[in-house]
Amino acid sequence: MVLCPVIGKLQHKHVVLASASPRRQEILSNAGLRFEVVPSRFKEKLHKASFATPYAYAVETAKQKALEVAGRMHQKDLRAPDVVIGADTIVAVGATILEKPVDKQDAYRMLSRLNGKEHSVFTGVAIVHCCSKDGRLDTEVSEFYEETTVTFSELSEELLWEYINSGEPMDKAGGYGIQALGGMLVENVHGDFLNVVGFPLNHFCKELARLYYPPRPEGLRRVKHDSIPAVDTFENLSDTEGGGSDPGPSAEGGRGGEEADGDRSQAPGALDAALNGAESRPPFPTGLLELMDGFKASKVLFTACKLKLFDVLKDQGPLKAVDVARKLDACAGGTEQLLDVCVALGLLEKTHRGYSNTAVTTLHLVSDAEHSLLGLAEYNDAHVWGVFTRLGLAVREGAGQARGALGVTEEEEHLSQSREMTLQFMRAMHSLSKLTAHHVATAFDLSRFTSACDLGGCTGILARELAREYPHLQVTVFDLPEVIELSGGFQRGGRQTERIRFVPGDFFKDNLPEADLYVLSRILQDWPDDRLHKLLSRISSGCKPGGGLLVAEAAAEEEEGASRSPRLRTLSAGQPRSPDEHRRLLQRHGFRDVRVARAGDLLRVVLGTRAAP
Ligand SMILES: Cc1cn([C@@H]2O[C@H](COP(=O)(O)OP(=O)(O)OP(=O)(O)O)[C@@H](O)[C@H]2O)c(=O)[nH]c1=O
Repeated sequence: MVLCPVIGKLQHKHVVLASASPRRQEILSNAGLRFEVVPSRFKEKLHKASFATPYAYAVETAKQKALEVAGRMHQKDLRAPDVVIGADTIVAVGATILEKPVDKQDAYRMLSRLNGKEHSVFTGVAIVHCCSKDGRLDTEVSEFYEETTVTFSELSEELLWEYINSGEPMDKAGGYGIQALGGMLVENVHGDFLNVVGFPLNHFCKELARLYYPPRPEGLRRVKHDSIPAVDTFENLSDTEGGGSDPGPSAEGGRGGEEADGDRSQAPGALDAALNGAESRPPFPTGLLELMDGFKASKVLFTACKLKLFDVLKDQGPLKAVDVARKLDACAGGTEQLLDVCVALGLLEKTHRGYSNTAVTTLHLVSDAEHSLLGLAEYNDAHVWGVFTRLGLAVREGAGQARGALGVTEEEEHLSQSREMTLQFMRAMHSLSKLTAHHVATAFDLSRFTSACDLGGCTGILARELAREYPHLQVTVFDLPEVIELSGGFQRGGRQTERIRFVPGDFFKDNLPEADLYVLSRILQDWPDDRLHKLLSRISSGCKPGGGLLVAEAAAEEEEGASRSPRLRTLSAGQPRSPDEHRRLLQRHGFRDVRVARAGDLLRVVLGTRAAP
């Protein structure tokens, strides 16, 4: 019996579990999944400090494990499996990540840290859909994580050593196995138990449901009450409900169908209900109403950022509304309203002690946070907001040379040359690149290259990540003189900096610095076709045979899960390209062996090798 119908969707696919963990194998086969086991050879060696959170590390490791197996199987017989599943379980005590102990002393150190306290267990999971076409491997990665909190009892030294000497801790994250003897150490578990054991089965089924069952239009959503109602997202998943044939994985988020209308056309009282007019009542348009208010939510966020509200609360919170108003030098009533709206938007928490930042706000909306997105908020508020106010006019009248509906006006062109505007743009790019650079730098193994040139590399965030990942790589950041001049203010030193140099120039006019690998990250989409081909042909002529071109661009929406931002961006830039369009683009400019991979949630990365002319 297959309880989760979506597991049945994988029945006729070649599924590979890229894991040696016997626990994962057991959990998945108990769930009725048929799969081959090919343990991954990916070494768990990612640089932990470069991840903003422990779970980001687990997710990336899971992804690399699965991609390694997909790549190896494809290389071996030029056929990849349909789906490869990778997972990584870690134990986190605050920001410290514990993996499997290397010896007994290490196990002792780990268990002592967990003793009498609460910790989190994260499992990152990657589901890689593979496709081999003309000898090339294409992959689409969906990834997620699950957190469970576990509390250990106060344990004596003697008991810890007895447990260690049982041998159980050695192949387990954090040095314990909750499913066996280790269960005796545990006082409390909050969350999915199987997630601690090594695989979050429930979340996995929901993720498959999201991938394989795209939401149907609002009006068509109905719940079949004879399907399995135990888990919310599973409710509308029977095959007949899905409309017959296998829709295949969909990147659209899909939680639809759970509301209370029911399938009245099949229910005994259907005719009565129809006569009463209940059937003609449309479903409540919650999503649409939220969309209508979307601009207000953005403006609240921008305003709070501009007022430095999150900085004040970070340093001095929790604070009452009057105290926040005093610190911001603002009106008490207005401040309280803003604070309450921020609470409703999930940006703040409110307790009897006052208002404080939420975890995501602390990570991303505080000025000095490593992964602060304040620069992006500032740029969107100061520039993009204004551009979008004339969308109607731009659609009616066209936008000159621009590829998107919203071209740049002369006034904006002029303004964009101002120092303040350049700085604002750089701050936005800087904060966005911090989120994406690691994914771009590690989407492919670039260790064969000894020099790289990041064209339009702005403040050098990607350059720094490349230098950190590849200890033998020299990296040049090439950008306009005014950008290079201002980039100094963004540098923070660090061991890699001596391998990075900044060179001013215009990639449409000046000689490109020599390099084995050229990098274009989020550049191509901003240019109309003629400019783009000019740039690519300049790179192609500068690139020696065997050299590489790495392009990172926004992935098209249909590959994008729930994110709408690339599609919205088409209004001010151009359409995101498909993997095939990217491949053809690079081939047209003399690059061969073009490979495509996803780099995190936002970007797709393409790597081509310059063929001999
Ligand atoms: C906390 C806890 C962990 N584990 C096991 O810890 C390993 C984690 O290591 P991993 O690196 O994620 O996996 P692996 O075993 O090295 O396999 P692989 O996927 O090939 O890397 C996995 O085994 C899990 O079950 C338990 O069995 N019980 C528990 O309570």
